[in-house]
Amino acid sequence: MEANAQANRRIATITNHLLPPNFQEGGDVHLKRVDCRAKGGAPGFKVAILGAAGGIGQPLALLMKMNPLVSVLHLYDVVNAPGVTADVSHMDTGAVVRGFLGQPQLESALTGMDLVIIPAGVPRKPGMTRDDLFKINAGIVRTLCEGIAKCCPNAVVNLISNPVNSTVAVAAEVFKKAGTYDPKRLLGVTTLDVVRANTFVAEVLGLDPREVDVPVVGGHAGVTILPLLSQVKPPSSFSPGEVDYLTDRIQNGGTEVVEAKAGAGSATLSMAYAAAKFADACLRGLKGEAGVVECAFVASEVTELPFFATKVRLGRAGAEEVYQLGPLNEYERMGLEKAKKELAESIQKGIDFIRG
Ligand SMILES: NC(=O)c1ccc[n+]([C@@H]2O[C@H](COP(=O)([O-])OP(=O)(O)OC[C@H]3O[C@@H](n4cnc5c(N)ncnc54)[C@H](O)[C@@H]3O)[C@@H](O)[C@H]2O)c1
Ligand SMILES: O=C(O)C[C@H](O)C(=O)O
Repeated sequence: MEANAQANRRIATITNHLLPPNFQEGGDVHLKRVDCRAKGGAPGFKVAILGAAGGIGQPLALLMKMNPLVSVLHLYDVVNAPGVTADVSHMDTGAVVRGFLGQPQLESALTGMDLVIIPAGVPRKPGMTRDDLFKINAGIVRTLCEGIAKCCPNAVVNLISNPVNSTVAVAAEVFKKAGTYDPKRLLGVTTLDVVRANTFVAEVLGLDPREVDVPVVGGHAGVTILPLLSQVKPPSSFSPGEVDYLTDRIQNGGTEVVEAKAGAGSATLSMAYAAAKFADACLRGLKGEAGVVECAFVASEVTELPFFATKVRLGRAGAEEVYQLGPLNEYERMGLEKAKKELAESIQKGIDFIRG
């Protein structure tokens, strides 16, 4: 009887590092403090994921827990952060995982972070554009970036929340207002466009996608996603039909997933993969590795627009070098003009959201 009663109380033990600062013992699920011997401070970077309980956040948390460059992983969300944290923390990899739930714990989640990855926000449903998410997600990004400006102003920020073409401008304006803006440290994540482009081009060429490198420039929505097929590595030529097919599929890859998921959200698994790949590149750059180059949507002088996605070299200071577009063919020049027109409006919308 006593044994059953005890089982029913579901005693769980939990180590101090997993507990929120306001933890109290007791309740239905009886969590018990266990003091563990301190770990010998593994070298590595401190990374926070904001929106860690979401469709992207959960697999991204798993992948970052597997990254040997990460010593501390903070998982923040407004729901379900403790469950995701308990789950991921059982993986026998090096990073120490801590969970943070809700706005009152945002500052603790951010303090001391080297890299902050933001997949917080609502995803699309069929029939919506990314811009339809602006109203909700711009406000979320503003709040989170105010926290970053206060608690870890030197962190590199990887911004995933859509519409990226506008939310990066929102984040930049928040940081400017706080006096902490460093354009090298704010990066809109466009890696999924490159991942898709590599996959679809490899299919057409009959190659392994790992051997293919397609630069994708511009932004992250529809016609602003501009694959530069003339610069594919290994050097390849495409028929006009192949160029049309590949450009359309790469530009609409997100919508392809949104429609296939039929109301259950947008790309999460391929995005978590892409975000983990990009975050790893940022960490390798921070560590001082030479020649780390990825596409990202950053402050840029490559065009007349204040932000633009191109290849950037990642280093100790973030996006240390922003590369030029390189030679474009006529098809790409026309695509560039279309992309810039839409991008200019999306960027301005983000700026106006903060400046009013
Ligand atoms: N950049 C890209 O290539 C790319 C790719 C895919 C998705 N996205 C975008 O990423 C975002 C998230 O997508 P998802 O599928 O993970 O959505 P989701 O709804 O599954 O998860 C979002 C998470 O954010 C959390 N959240 C909401 N408000 C928050 C706040 N104020 N602070 C912290 N967390 C908060 C939610 O609780 C939820 O857990 C969407 O805006 C989506 O459009 C971008
Ligand atoms: O398409 C979306 O809404 C999500 C994301 O931007 C994507 O490209 O998959």
